[in-house]
Amino acid sequence: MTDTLTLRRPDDWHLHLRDGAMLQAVLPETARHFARAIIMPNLVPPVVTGAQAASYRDRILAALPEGMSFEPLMTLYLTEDTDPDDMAAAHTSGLVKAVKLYPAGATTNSASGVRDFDKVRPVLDRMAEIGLPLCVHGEVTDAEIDIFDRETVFIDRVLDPIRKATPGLRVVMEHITTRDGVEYVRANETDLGATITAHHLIINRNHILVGGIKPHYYCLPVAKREEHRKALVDAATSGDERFFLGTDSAPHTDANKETSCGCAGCFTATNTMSLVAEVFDRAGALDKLEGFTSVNGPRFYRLPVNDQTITLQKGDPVTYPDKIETRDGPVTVFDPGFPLHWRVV
Ligand SMILES: NC(=O)N[C@@H](CC(=O)O)C(=O)O
Ligand SMILES: [Zn+2]
Ligand SMILES: [Zn+2]
Repeated sequence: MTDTLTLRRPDDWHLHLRDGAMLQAVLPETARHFARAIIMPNLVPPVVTGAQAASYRDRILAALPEGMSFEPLMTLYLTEDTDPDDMAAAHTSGLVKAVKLYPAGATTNSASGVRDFDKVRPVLDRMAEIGLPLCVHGEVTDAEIDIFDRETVFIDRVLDPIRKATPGLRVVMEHITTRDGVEYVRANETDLGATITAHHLIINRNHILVGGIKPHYYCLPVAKREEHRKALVDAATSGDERFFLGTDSAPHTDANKETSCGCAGCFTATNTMSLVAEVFDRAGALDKLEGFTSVNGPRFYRLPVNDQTITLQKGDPVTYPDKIETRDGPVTVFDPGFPLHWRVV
């Protein structure tokens, strides 16, 4: 039985660090294990311009504790007013690694996102030309579409038409939650990848709703049926290079989660590697873990893999805090509901 695993240091290809007090509190949780992360730009106001991305990057680096190393990979928040030249310049300078598409109203802080996809056509064409990836929150927002169908409908109505109209556009479907998402990625040989979160490998919709409503399992896209969770585990553990880890660790204070209209987001930064290792171990796929956490992502983003390594050891159940404290209030750490045995040493 393997009980020690050495992996290239992992990266997180979808992370929310927020700003201010929250940034200060959550950044070490990620930097402890991860070398780099794609930093989501859904601040209020959002990170739209190259100058805003540069200043956010500076704030992140200023919040990094002494002795920790971490590279934030910055993204721009796509709006109908995004300037293609400013975007291209931010890419050429090496500052920005991706642009994030939020359909307006789809998720936390997405009000400035895109309503009319034709309006962003020149930006998308330019991205295809310069090889700048588009990260997509793939859910339609139409009131008449059931929330559990919003990802699948988005693929047919929005994503596939955009990809057909923009040859060469490199797309990451963020935090996929359905078999349909997995199948769409598998059916496309080039220019398409997907991130999968730790929590969507673990919970299905029952976790949110059975035995009382569990606000800390509520995130967007919302967890689906068990058959979809299984399809995600199958994709993540298959060794297919198009799937990689993006935690979507999305901190909200307990006060903002445990209320009559709670925010969407699971906070997993603290225990991600233990969560994911447990899932891969249960699937008999520990040999595929490094690809998922440390190799497939850099390959898609055309960045070098990390030279450093981390070591995981299997043993007695891992202990981690229930909550982390922030100056804005406590943030609950994702609880998988079962013991985790792999610790990062
Ligand atoms: N995933 C979430 O439920 N929430 C994210 C936004 C997002 O990634 O959609 C957040 O910023 O809180
Ligand atoms: Zn999202
Ligand atoms: Zn997210």
